[in-house]
Amino acid sequence: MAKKRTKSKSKSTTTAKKKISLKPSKQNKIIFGSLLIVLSIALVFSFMSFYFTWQDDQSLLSEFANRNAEASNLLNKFGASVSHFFMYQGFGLASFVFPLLLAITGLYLFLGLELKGLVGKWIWGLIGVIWGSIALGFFASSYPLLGGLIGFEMNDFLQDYTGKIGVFLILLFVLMVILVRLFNFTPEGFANFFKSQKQKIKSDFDTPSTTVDDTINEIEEEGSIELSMEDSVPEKIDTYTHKKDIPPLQNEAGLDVNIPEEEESDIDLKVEESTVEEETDAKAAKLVEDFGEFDPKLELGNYKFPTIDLLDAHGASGGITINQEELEENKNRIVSTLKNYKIGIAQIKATIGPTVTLYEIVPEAGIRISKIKNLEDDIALSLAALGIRIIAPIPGKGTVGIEVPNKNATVVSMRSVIASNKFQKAEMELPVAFGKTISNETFVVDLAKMPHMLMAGATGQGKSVGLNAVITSLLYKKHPAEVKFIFVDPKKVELTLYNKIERHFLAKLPDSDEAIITDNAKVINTLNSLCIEMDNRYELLKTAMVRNIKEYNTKFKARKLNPNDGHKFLPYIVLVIDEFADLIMTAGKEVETPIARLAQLARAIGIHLIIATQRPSVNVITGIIKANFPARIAFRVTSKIDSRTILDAQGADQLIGRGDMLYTQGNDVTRIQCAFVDTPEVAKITDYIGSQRAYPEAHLLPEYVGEESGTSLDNDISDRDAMFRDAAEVIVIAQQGSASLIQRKLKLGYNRAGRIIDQLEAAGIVGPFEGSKARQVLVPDMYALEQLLENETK
Ligand SMILES: Nc1ncnc2c1ncn2[C@@H]1O[C@H](COP(=O)(O)OP(=O)(O)OP(=O)(O)O)[C@@H](O)[C@H]1O
Repeated sequence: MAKKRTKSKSKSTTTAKKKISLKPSKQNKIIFGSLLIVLSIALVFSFMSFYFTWQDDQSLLSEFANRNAEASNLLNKFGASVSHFFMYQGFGLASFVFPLLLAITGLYLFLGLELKGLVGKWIWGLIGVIWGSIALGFFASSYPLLGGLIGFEMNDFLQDYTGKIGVFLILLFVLMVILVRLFNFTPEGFANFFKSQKQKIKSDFDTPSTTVDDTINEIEEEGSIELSMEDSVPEKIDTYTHKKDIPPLQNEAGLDVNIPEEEESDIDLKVEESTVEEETDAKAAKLVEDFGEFDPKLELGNYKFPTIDLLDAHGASGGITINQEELEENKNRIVSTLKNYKIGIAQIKATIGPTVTLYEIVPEAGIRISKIKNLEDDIALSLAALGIRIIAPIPGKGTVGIEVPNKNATVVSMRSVIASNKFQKAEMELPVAFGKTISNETFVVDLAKMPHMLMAGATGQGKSVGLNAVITSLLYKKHPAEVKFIFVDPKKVELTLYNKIERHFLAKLPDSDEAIITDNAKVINTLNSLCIEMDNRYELLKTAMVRNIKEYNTKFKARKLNPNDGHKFLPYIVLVIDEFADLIMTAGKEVETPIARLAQLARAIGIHLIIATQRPSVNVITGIIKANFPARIAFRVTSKIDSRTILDAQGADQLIGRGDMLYTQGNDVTRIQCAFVDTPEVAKITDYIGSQRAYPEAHLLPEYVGEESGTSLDNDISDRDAMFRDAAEVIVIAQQGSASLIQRKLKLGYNRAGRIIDQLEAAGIVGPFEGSKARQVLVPDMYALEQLLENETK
C-alpha cells in the first residue's frame, strides 16, 4: 500500500515536473507578449484620462456590473475601475511605471529575448513606484491624487516616527541608492557629464556643425572618460538588442549622439570575436548533442576490467598478527636501552603496521632530541634487531620514532589494496596503489603527479614485485584507450608476461616485432621516438590552446577539437625501464640525454617514466636524472651511500627486505610495505585482458631513424670533418673505436666526435655500433689506413 502510494506520488511529481518543464512555444510567447503590450497601452490611456474624469466616474465604481452605466474614462468602466485601484487607492502618478514594466515584459516575450533580465527591472520598477508615491505624497501633500492613498498613508506613517525632515532624508537616501545602483552615478561622472555638456554647448556656438572627428578629438584630449548613464539609452540597448553582457557598450551608451565612430567599431569587433568563439562552442555543443561526447573507449566498448578474484589473498585474513607480549617486550627493551643512555621517556605509543611497529616516544622534558639522534646507532645495536630505523624527530610531531620489525610480518596482498576503498574511489589520472603504510592505511599516489619515478633496491628485495604492483594498479583502473605502456626489460624475463596485452596496452615502434624491448640498442630508438611523440603532443596542445593533456582530452571529448586538424585522443604513456644500470652502462649518454629530456618536459603531455635499478650508484643515477625524478622508492639497499644516492637520506639500508620500502616525493620519507603480487597472478590478469577483443595492433609510436642504423651513413668524402684523418689515425693507433677516445685525444665535443665516428664507419675504418663494447677497428695499422684513404681519392 505504502509502496503504491509512493509510486503514485512519484508519478504525480514526474508529471508535475513535466508540466513545469513545458516551455511556452514561440507563438504563445508572441501572443502573450502582444497581450501585455496592449494591456499596457490600455492602462496608459486609462490612467491619463483618470486625471480628467475621476470625479465624474467615482459614483460609478460600485456599478461595474450595471451594463447601462457609462463612465467618462476613455476605457469606460474598466478604465475607471483599474485607474481608481492603481491611481487613487494605490500609488498615484507613480503607477505609470506599471504599464511601462508591462510593456517591457511584453516586448521581451514578443522578441523572444531571455526573460532573466526582467527580474531586475521589475524589482527596480517596484522600488521606483514606492519611492515615487511617497515622494509625491510628501512634496504634494495637498494633491493626494498625485501620491495615491498608499503614498499618502506611508508618508503619514513615516512622518509620525521621523518627522518631515526624517522623511525627506530617507527619500534622499533612497534616491541616492537608486542613482548609484541603477544609473552607476559617481561624482566624477556627474562632473564630467556637465563638463562635456558645457563644452558641447560652447562648441555648438563656436562651430555650428561639429563633425564626428571633432568629438573624437575632444574625447581623446580628456583621456578616459567615465560617464554616467543617461536616462533611457542603456535601457533601450538592454531591451531591444539584449546586449547587456557587453559592459563597454553600456558605459559608453551614456555618451551623447556623437559617439566616436572608432569606439563603435571597436565594440563591434569585440562582439564579433565573442560570437566566433560562441559559434565554435555552439558547433561543438551541437555535435555533442547529436552524437554525445567523444568516447575514446568506444572501439573496445565491451572491454571488461580485470576482476578482483584474479588476485590472491596470500593467506592474509586482513588483520595484522602481533601479540601483546611482543609489543610489551619491545617497549621494555626500548625503555631500558634509552635508560642506559640516560634518556627518560615521558610517554610511549605504538602503531602497528604490517611489517614494522612504530614506537613513538615523547622524551622527558629537558632531553635534547639531538642527543637521541646522535645515539641512533647505539640504540639500534642495543635493540639488536634487524631493520630498526630511528626517526628523530618525526617531522611535524616533535616525537622520536623507533620502527621495530614485527616477528611475523604480514603479507600485504595486492588484492587487499586494490579492493580498498581508497583505491577504488581514487579520483586520480593514474592511480597507483603501492601497499600499506606503517599505520596500515592503503597508500595510493597519482603517477601523473609524481610525475616520474625512480626505484632502486638490492637484488631480491622486491623491485620486480613493486613494478608489477604499479602496473597492476593501472591495469585495474584504466581502459586500454587511456594508457599505454612501453616496457624495457634487459633481463628478458621479468616483463615478458605483458606480451599478452600487447594489442591492448602496449606501445611500440612501427618497425619492431616485439613490443617489449629487450635489446639495449632499440631502447635508444624508442627513447628518441618518445621525444618526437612529446614534441608532437606539445604542438597539439599549442594549437588546442590548453596547458596539459587532461585539458586537451577534455576539450577533445567535448568535440571542440577537429580530428581533421590532426587532433586525436591522447592516451597516457608509461615507460617502464627495468635494470636501468645495465642500460646506462652500455649506452651512456645516448640514453641519458633523451631520458633527461623526457623527464624534464614530458609531465604536461602525459608521458611518465618509471626507472628501476639494482645499482643506485652515482654513475647510474646521475645528477641530471636525479634532479628530474622527484618521486623515489628505495627497497633495501646494501649501504648507507646507496641509500643516500637514491633518497638523499639514509634508512634504506636498514629496511628488512621483502617489499619493505621507503617512498619520498620531496621531503617526507614514508615507510611502506609494498603490496605483493605474484607472477601467476600477473599471468592471470594478462590472460584475462589478452583474451578480450583487442585493437588491430599495438599503439604505434612515431618513426625514428636512428643515427646508428647504418642506412643513413653515406661515404661522401667532401662532407667529411676537418679532423677526420686525425681521428682515423688516433683510432687505428689505439685500435679502439670509441668516440670518447677521439673526444679526449683531439679535444672535441661529444656531438662532433660522434659524427666523426659515423664517418669512420661509412669509410669502413670502424665497425658498426655494438652497444656496450667499443667498435671494432677494421684497419690493422697506419700503412693500411694510408692505402685505404689513398684509394678513396683515386
Ligand atoms: N611486497 C612483498 N611482500 C612479500 N614478499 C615479497 C614482496 N616483494 C618481494 N617479496 C619476496 O622477495 C622475492 C624477490 O622479489 P623480487 O623478485 O621482486 O626482487 P627483485 O628486487 O626484483 O630482485 P631482482 O633484482 O633480482 O630481480 C619475491 O620472490 C618474494 O618472495
